[in-house]
Amino acid sequence: MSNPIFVALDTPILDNALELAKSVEGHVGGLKLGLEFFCANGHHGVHEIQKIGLPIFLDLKLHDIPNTVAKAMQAINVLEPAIVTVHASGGRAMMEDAKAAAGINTKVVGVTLLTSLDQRDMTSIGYNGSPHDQVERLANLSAEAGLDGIVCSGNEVGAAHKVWKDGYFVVPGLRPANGKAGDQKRTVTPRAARDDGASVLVIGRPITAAENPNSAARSIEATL
Ligand SMILES: O=C(O)c1cc(=O)[nH]c(=O)n1[C@@H]1O[C@H](COP(=O)(O)O)[C@@H](O)[C@H]1O
Repeated sequence: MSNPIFVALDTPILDNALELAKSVEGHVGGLKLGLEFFCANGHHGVHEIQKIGLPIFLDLKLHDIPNTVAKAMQAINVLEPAIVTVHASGGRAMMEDAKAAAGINTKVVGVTLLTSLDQRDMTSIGYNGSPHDQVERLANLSAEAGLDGIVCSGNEVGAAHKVWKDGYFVVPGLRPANGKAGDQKRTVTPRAARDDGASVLVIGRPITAAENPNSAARSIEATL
């Protein structure tokens, strides 16, 4: 099985992202570039990171009216990302149009409930039910809309897998045992997420903020 770890290169500085990516080469299966990197470096930055030769997960979390999201998707097709995120709460039509606009080799996945939110946050933004209910509801909607999979926390990935057998499951909010949670509220270990059916393990600070990112990546890899 190929390495499921995608390291989140969460920095606006291209040279830092390149250095980090090179330091963990061989111990991760892919590279995730998010909003802070893309806003600062755009297509040029993605092309530079692509030279390393690993699959690119472009985490832009698109969330707008269907026409705008579809046009944004068309504008990034030239980058041929392996994975792109949209917010599942943008609705079925938005997700259908996003998938229709994406390149044939790009997996489009719907973010269900951010891993930085817990039950209390859900209530404050008007969502009913538990994180499990929300993830299941949006997993079903993402499947109906023709997406490839979802993003959810490791707490829900097992249940989501049961309702969507051949879905593609991206799981962030991962922390090694005793790791600092930071702003993440629904965390599990990388191993637990993998055992529950995660297809991709998104790991940022436990690797990138470590004194030695290479040995952090290696020790997480060894737990899988
Ligand atoms: O779509 C994501 O990747 C994502 C969704 C989510 O619910 N939670 C979440 O943390 N992420 C991303 O996963 C990464 C987690 O980083 P760390 O908390 O540093 O491991 C960040 O790049 C987030 O943008």
